[in-house]
Amino acid sequence: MVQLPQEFIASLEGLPGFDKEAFETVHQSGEQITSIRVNPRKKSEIRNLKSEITPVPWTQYGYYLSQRPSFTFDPLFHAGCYYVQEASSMFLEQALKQTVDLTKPIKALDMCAAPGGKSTHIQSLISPDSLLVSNEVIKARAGVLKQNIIKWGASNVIVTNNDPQHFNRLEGFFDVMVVDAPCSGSGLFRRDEEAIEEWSPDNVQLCCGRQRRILADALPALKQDGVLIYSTCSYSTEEDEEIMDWLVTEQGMENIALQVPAEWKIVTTTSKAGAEGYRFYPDKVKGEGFFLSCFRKKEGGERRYKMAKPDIATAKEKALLETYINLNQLEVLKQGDMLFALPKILIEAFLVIQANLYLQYAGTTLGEIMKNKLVPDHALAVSGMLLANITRFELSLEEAIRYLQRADLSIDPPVKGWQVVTYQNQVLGWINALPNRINNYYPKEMRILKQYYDSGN
Ligand SMILES: C[S@@+](CC[C@H](N)C(=O)[O-])C[C@H]1O[C@@H](n2cnc3c(N)ncnc32)[C@H](O)[C@@H]1O
Repeated sequence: MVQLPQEFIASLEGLPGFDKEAFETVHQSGEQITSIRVNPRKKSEIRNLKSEITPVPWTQYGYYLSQRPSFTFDPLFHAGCYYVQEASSMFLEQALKQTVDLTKPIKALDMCAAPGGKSTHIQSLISPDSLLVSNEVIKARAGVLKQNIIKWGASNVIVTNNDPQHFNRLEGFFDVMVVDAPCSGSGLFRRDEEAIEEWSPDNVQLCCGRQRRILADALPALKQDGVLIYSTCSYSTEEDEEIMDWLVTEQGMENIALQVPAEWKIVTTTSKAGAEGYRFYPDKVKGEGFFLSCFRKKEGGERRYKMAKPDIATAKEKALLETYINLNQLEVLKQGDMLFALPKILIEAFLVIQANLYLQYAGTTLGEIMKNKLVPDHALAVSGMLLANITRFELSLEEAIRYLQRADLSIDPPVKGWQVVTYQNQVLGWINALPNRINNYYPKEMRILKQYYDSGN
């Protein structure tokens, strides 16, 4: 075990809730906590994870597992039935539920979204007629984010790949904004020794400067009375309490306090300017280090936004789709040859995003029309929107893993043609059963690269 830097420990002395001895002991214990958050769109049996499960107190969707299974070789993980996420960060649910009316249609922005933990959680909490814009500035990370959003299977999310300053084109557009900022990462020391080696006071300074820049760039895009949720996985006051003070004294934000039951053992911290935030210490809560605080924007403008011209699918194209999904609530748009669906109610907001930001993904990709037939897309398969009359072929665990490795399959489905394969009734993706072979359409970029015997199974 790498020792915690003395300079780091000294910088935490005197902070609310900091107990040096308990903190050092828990970091030396080697204890690893595993938690997952289930996808309410895909009800599956998490009991099959062969672990004892106990609920995470601050979320309706989170569970601790008594041991860490091989997620790579669990087909339900790839089907998007759950997301493996650190428990403390699921506290975001309390922040959203206590500050926003989630029954109403809202426009939410997750500014620093990859790999998608908070975004998939936000999607589970907002109403189906609400929009989530899930943004990530680093292109490669935006690709991973896109894959996780596709797996989650909702059509009310748009993934963008923009620098926060590009959001100044969307003044007053969002009702809610989550800034889960890049930080010095001390909250992850217990599970990530590299983070310990990378920690330095200089890096804390660098991070707090970057956090202010991200927030200053992002805030104009928040509506008057809109809610900002700011979080880090750092214990440093420069990145937590001092940011709260800067938000209330220099950025026109008003702090919102949350109700937090004492038995959750989350520490309330109050900044010099009187703002409240919430600190998670691993010696107190069953989770890693985390910080979160909520604010309301006191004043702000709105403006007319540039909008893209919609490229709507033709009636003929829509007719071909209707054998796959019910289009009642959806509009079908085109990007090149690709067709994708978005809730009708979100089209206007989508056109604004399309005109102002770099789109990585929007709604649900349905597929491409070739020779008057739909070549269906993976996103459609895992969207949960497929009609019941689409043929489903249930796979065994071994076959499901071969499918997810994009290997050849030795199965003999009774029906030929395009169909989805399932594991425990959860859709994994498409196959096309030809008379003499099976074509496996699991996306190459998502395939499992490890050999099954590597897992110790
Ligand atoms: C703490 S992580 C986000 C984790 C994510 N919210 C989740 O729950 O899965 C911070 C993210 O901010 C991104 N980032 C780094 N520098 C940034 C910058 N200057 N502006 C905006 N985002 C940045 C990182 O690439 C990273 O994906």
